Amino acid sequence: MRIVADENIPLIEEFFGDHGEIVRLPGRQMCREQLMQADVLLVRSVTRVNADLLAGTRVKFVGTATIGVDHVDVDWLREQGIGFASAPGSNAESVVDYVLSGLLLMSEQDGETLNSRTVGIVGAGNVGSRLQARLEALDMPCLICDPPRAEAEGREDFVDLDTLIERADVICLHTPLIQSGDHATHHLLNAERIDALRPDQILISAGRGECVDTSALRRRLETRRDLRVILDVWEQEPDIDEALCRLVDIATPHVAGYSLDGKMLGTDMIHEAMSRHFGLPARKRLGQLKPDSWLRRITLTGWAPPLEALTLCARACYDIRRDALLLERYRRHYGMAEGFDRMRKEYPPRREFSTLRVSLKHNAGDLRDTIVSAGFSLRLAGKQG
Ligand SMILES: NC(=O)c1ccc[n+]([C@@H]2O[C@H](COP(=O)([O-])OP(=O)(O)OC[C@H]3O[C@@H](n4cnc5c(N)ncnc54)[C@H](O)[C@@H]3O)[C@@H](O)[C@H]2O)c1
Ligand SMILES: O=C(O)[C@H](O)[C@H](O)COP(=O)(O)O
Repeated sequence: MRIVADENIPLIEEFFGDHGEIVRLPGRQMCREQLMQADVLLVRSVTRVNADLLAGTRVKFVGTATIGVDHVDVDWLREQGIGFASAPGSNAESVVDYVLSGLLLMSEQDGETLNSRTVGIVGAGNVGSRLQARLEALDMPCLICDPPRAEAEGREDFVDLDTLIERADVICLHTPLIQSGDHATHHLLNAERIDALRPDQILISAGRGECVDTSALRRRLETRRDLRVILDVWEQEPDIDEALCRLVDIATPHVAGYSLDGKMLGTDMIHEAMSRHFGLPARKRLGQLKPDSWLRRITLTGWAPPLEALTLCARACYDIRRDALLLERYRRHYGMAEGFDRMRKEYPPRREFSTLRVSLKHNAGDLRDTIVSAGFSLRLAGKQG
């Protein structure tokens, strides 16, 4: 079996090496000629998988080690009888860590507590629902906008987007890119809605860049720099709008889901799906292959204000400012487009909050509750947490 894989998928040899020959290629440059002898194609979001890429090849299974599937013509694959699997939820926790890191930064800059802000979540799927759970556990009130779910589940507690924009202090976008239909998300945040954003509102976009009208957001920030914006996803990646990149508070190159844990789980999930598709035994276990985190425990020897303790532990695990500074360095060195892709390819190891065990000497209820609510593992003095 010949397996062609995006070079940015981790643990490819470990999971797929027993099944055949592996050819690793840069995802954005993959072309049909490279796939003529391939049986399996494993991609990430930067490879457009459609008839142009696969017609005439003998590819029988496609896996995308990502949550989003807007880069795949799923209907065409089905019509051709080609197996397909994505990795739903694989890096959802990683995105939640990213958003929480951003919210902690904004709270520190404003001298505000976390729960002084209402967070509006647009798209309450694997990412958005986990984000809601974690934020509500931290006593942050959430508004949810997810019309497909509202209709399917009869959710009276969900709100429409314009109500959310009116009432929320923070707007988090976690919708997939849907080009058409009743709930299309292309430019969901259009010029009208961007102009309706209130001064001091915070916009965090970590779904797909095309869900936000780039030109309208750039114009808003050029004329009224009164919004706080954290952008992880952009239109026309990797050749993103540099003017907008300079105008936002935090600019990162589509790495909210780039924890090692999330990426490795994605590989595990598509390996499981490919094995099932071909009736092969899936003997590999991620637990055996996942490296230990180099920061496995923090011990708080005394009581600390919960928000301070949370910020310290979060930053030890992942500081969103690191990625913003890195992107600027890569941009200066390689230019925007190449710098964007190189940083993603060379992304420094980042582990999810759940891999960090926080030891507490004092079983202070509020501190303990905050640490657990934020997603860290807990160990109480003298007990296994
Ligand atoms: N920045 C990153 O690194 C990163 C990481 C993971 C996922 N993503 C993106 O985030 C998206 C969401 O991830 P997920 O795992 O939650 O996907 P999901 O499919 O589990 O959830 C998406 C949710 O959006 C809802 N939705 C669809 N149309 C909507 C609309 N018009 N308005 C509001 N909600 C709408 C759906 O009903 C669903 O509940 C993915 O499709 C992917 O594109 C980005
Ligand atoms: O859809 C996803 O899983 C995320 O957007 C993920 O971060 C995509 O990463 P990429 O495939 O572009 O490396």
